[in-house]
Amino acid sequence: MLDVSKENLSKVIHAKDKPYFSRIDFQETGSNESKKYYIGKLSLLKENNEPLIIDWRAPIASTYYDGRLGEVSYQTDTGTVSGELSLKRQFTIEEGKLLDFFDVDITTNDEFLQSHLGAHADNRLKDIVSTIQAEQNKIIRADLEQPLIVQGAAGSGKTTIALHRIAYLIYTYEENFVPENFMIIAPNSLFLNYISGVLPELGVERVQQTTFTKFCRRLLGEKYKLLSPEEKLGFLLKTDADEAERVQVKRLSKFKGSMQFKVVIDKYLNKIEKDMLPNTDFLLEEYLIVSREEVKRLFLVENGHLPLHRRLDQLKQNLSVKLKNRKEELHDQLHNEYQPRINAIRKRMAEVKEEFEEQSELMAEEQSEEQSEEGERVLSEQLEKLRLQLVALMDERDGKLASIDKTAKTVVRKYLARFEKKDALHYYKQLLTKKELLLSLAGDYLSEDHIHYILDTAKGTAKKSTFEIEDLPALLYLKARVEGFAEELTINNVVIDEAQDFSIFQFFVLRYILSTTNFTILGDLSQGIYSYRGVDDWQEVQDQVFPDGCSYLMLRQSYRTTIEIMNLANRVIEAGTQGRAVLAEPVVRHGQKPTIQRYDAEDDLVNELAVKITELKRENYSSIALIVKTMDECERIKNLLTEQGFDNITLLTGDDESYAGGLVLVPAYLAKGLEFDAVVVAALNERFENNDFNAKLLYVAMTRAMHRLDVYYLAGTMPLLEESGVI
Ligand SMILES: Nc1ncnc2c1ncn2[C@@H]1O[C@H](COP(=O)(O)OP(=O)(O)OP(=O)(O)O)[C@@H](O)[C@H]1O
Repeated sequence: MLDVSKENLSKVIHAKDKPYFSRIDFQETGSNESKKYYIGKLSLLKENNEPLIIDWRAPIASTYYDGRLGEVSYQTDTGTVSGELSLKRQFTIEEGKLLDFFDVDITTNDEFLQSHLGAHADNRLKDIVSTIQAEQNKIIRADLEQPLIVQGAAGSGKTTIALHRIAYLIYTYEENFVPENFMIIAPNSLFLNYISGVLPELGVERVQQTTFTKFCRRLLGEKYKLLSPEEKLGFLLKTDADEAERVQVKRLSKFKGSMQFKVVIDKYLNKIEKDMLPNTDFLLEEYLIVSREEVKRLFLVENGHLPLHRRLDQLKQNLSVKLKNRKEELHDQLHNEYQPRINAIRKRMAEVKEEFEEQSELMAEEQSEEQSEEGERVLSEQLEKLRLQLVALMDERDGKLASIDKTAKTVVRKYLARFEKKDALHYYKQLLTKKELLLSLAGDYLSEDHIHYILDTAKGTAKKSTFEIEDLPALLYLKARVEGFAEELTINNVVIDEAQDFSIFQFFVLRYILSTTNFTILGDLSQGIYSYRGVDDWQEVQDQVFPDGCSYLMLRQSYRTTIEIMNLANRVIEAGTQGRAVLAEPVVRHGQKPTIQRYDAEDDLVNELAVKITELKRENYSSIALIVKTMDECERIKNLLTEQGFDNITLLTGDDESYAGGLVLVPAYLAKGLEFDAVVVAALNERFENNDFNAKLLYVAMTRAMHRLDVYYLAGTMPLLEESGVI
């Protein structure tokens, strides 16, 4: 209790500077009194237990986010409550001082939202409890009966909402979930750091936050190396990469993330389990304990739900129990077999003695001493012979019993040793390196050409236990089905951000190993720069991963960027995807028009770039990003700018845990999910071709900007903008 009180006290102290952000006046239908409710980040009761401040996650607070003034309703545990909302007032409070307030009228609450969006970005995402919009509120409070997929435009608040949803679920279902059971999966450590402040700010600690590769490392152990996914992306993005190879790489990446590959692994597992079975009965010496048919049934059917290695443990128990019972039977059987013969000898001994005694009595007087001595000698000889027979018989029996006991001690172990027990990694390596095996299992889905490509590349990778991210779903699935995991997985609620980069098999395997459908999946197909491995269509995820039902919601409104920037980005994605992309609708916030500058000489471009950066710094933007296509290009520009006197540019690589704001240089694929006050996109060497892939990449880069966007390119590097008519 003391701990809980301490935690509560520290939360209250933290909230003191800004205890609430809005007030609603609500009169429940049937009541004649309108009540005032102050809404804040945490609830506070008066001494008489009347609420002083209610938590933003409380059921009634939903009317603040959802409802216009007038007739409204909200859901509680026990049903729907309706009533009249007569006031929605928003407060700006800083450090305990009321700075301003707005009353939200019937039409809009944009003014308050505007003042929040206009603020400058630091290097961390923030909470938005006071300005959550109705369409976002719907996602945050979506019920848990079905998994939820959210397709949301760039800047629509997906990441922010994901975090608010976790806070909401923990508050609302506190009896079902503890924070430790939640897991957020995000693309990289930099991103995790970027979002790490929001949950504590919302009063939630201890939620697991990881990336898919880290989660795999935790479950699969250290026995493999992983190639950086950026290396492959880098190859695919390279202007001068071999086109035939590019096609192969894409085709195989897609295949490894598909449910077809899962079917291949299932077939493989069937083969593995059948091959594991020995072709012999389980015997104890010459006695049958369990027939091979029964062993097969135990292994494949009765324990079929367990991972193979656990089935062996279970089979060991099954066989041991059967062995113990059979051993007892055999003991009884041998006793029963020998006992009549033993009894017969014993009886014969007694008879011999009796006969001798009778005769001795009859002839007692007639016999001489010599004769009677002779009689006794014959008797003891006879008895000794019988005793020896008896001992031999008992020894024979005991020998057999001892031999059975001795053999029984090792027979289970020896039998189980006939099952070939290999780990998941071994099996996966075999699959990628053995031609016959791969052909027999995947021949229906892959051409011989593709199979040869896999075998060729596996020589330098899989054979040496080096894999790529596309291999992880299969490895995880094999591990789950072959070995099982060392730790018990207690995660029962999963939030996946930037989910457009996930493959179907990846979603499937998470669902499979965690045995839950409590998934909130958020992504934007227009930002699918890893689309060679990621999903193309959310419907596939609904159909193949959650066939029992899945909710799907869309967010079109974008809050990050100005209208001017969003319009330009929309034209890029529209042109590159031939109009297939769902366009973002910016909230009404104007800013400076983005510029696009073309240069014929590299020197001129770099000089102007330097001027632009200096200007942005002077305008006091706290976060400025220079975004380019590849890591090579980053390094090149860094050198050129260093020559211009910029020696404090931070180059972001995938491994960064954090960055301190200021000026950063980053390849577009790593900037995904982040945001900056000002973005400068530059292209010196790497061309943005006029295709879907490049359009997505440029779209990601452009939509990172909150207030300013400028594009600098060298003649010839922007077919995407020039050929598609964007400029
Ligand atoms: N209701 C809101 N009120 C105030 N700010 C908001 C609101 N919704 C989103 N934002 C702001 O919009 C920006 C974008 O949000 P976020 O990064 O969560 O979007 P996203 O959909 O994940 O973007 P992307 O897919 O481009 O990475 C953030 O600065 C966030 O604070």
